[in-house]
Amino acid sequence: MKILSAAQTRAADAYTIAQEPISSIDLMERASGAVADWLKQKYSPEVPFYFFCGPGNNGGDGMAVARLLHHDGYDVQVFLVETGQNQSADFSQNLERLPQAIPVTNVQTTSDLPAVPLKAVIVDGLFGTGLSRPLEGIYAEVVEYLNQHQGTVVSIDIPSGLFTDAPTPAQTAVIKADYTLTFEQPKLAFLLPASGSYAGEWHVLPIGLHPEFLAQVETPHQLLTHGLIENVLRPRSRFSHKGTFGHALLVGGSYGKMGAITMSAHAALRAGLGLLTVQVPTTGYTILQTAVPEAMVLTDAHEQHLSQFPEDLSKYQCLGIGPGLGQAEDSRLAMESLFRQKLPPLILDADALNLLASDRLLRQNLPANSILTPHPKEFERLTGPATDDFHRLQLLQSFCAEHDCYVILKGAHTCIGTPTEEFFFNTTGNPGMATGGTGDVLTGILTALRAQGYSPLETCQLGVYLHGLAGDIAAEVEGEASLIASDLYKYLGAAFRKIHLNQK
Ligand SMILES: NC(=O)C1=CN([C@@H]2O[C@H](COP(=O)(O)OP(=O)(O)OC[C@H]3O[C@@H](n4cnc5c(N)ncnc54)[C@H](OP(=O)(O)O)[C@@H]3O)[C@@H](O)[C@H]2O)[C@@H](O)CC1
Ligand SMILES: [K+]
Repeated sequence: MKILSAAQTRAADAYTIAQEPISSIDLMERASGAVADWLKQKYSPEVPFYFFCGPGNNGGDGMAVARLLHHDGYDVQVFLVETGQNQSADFSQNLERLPQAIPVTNVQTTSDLPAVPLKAVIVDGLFGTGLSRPLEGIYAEVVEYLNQHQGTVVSIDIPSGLFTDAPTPAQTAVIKADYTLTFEQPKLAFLLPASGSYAGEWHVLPIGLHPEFLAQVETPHQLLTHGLIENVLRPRSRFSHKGTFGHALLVGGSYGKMGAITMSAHAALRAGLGLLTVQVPTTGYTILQTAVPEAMVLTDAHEQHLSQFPEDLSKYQCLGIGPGLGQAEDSRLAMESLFRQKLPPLILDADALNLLASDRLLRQNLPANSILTPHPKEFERLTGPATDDFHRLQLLQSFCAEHDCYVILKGAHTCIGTPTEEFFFNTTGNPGMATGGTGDVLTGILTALRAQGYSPLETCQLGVYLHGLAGDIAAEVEGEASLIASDLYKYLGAAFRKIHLNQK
């Protein structure tokens, strides 16, 4: 699913109005109807609604929703926060359409604001995608007042004060919504760490924007949806054998960190790999052979950390390096000589990334099409600090372009950066996955998928989606707090099945 900028959203709106054709006020009615339907499904008429409306079309939506709920017997009140200056045409028309029975208050100062009962739902229709500068004066005061409400706050389209596709300056007033009901496409701000929490739980409500426009519009930002993933995952042929599904080599583990490489190995096998070899320091031999009997084990010359790679790498279809690796000087030198050889596709994680960050020569020699899986701190070590989330996306883009590689930047909405300047944001996963070892599991999954012949982009897309989906299934069974990394490969089969089931 494409993620549009504020300007593209306006263009989609205009295109739909001209080509469907539909009048602007009727399109607003359709959008407002979707919001009203969502609210009616969730709340009974006993719940009072307080609508706060700004001067533009977001305020127009707010009044239209208030009217629709009123007609269905809900107790609604409307508070207009605007100066009477730049009202949009559809705002004015919806103001005229408000039934007399709905109380309307003009808010000029904070003394006009109501005491909102705890059980009431506040609907935020102050500003939407037309926000052009940070909120100040009475608007900022109203937002701060509404943010003190202990009950539920629902934002229409986007929390007021939040910029759709640009950094929202710190310390400015932004609604902290419990729910955001956004039109047609999620907004980029919802997917980024600093701004995402303002939106709360967001839902995309389709409002019938013109499919032709949506098909043609070009955007670097996309959402990884179930539909996209269904087309990536290939069924396993009946006449296949273990050679069909690739032979991968995982390298990592060090004294005290054998668990990391063990979990990667389990995950690789659960991700459909044909054959797995794991290389560990000598101290890990018994651990690996016992914990993962399905894997073959090579031992390093060194007892406690990696100091060399196997000479012949030609039999492997993918090489995953990093889980539990440590940052010994021997390991760095081994990677330097490795990068001078002809290599199978690479997945780099954890300390492999830290070694890469500390060694410019290594970065320069990084083989094309490698997949890197940093969390934000590891990413910062590779690229230098980002001033905000949008700057981080720029750094991601330039790093991927410069090194011709794919970077999976881990987070609540993990973002895949590509050398073609496209970004894919993941939609699966949950806070239960913020626990040690989940990254090692991802590395195992990616290594297995790449070895099975998926392209680098397909590997990233399928890998992060499956990893998050396994986490979601695990959270349903185990609960978020009790979720541990090994649950992710325990439920990986269920995640595959969920995609396959939907394929039929
Ligand atoms: N796209 C779609 O598909 C559909 C969209 N719909 C709805 O339309 C919404 C977008 O509407 P919109 O463009 O009228 O923008 P909105 O945010 O309501 O207000 C803009 C006004 O506020 C003003 N203003 C801006 N910043 C300000 C500030 N800091 N402080 C004070 N004023 C400020 C600005 O004036 P100016 O920037 O010129 O000063 C302008 O007058 C969208 O979010 C959705 O809810 C649906 O109804 C139908 C389908
Ligand atoms: K809003």
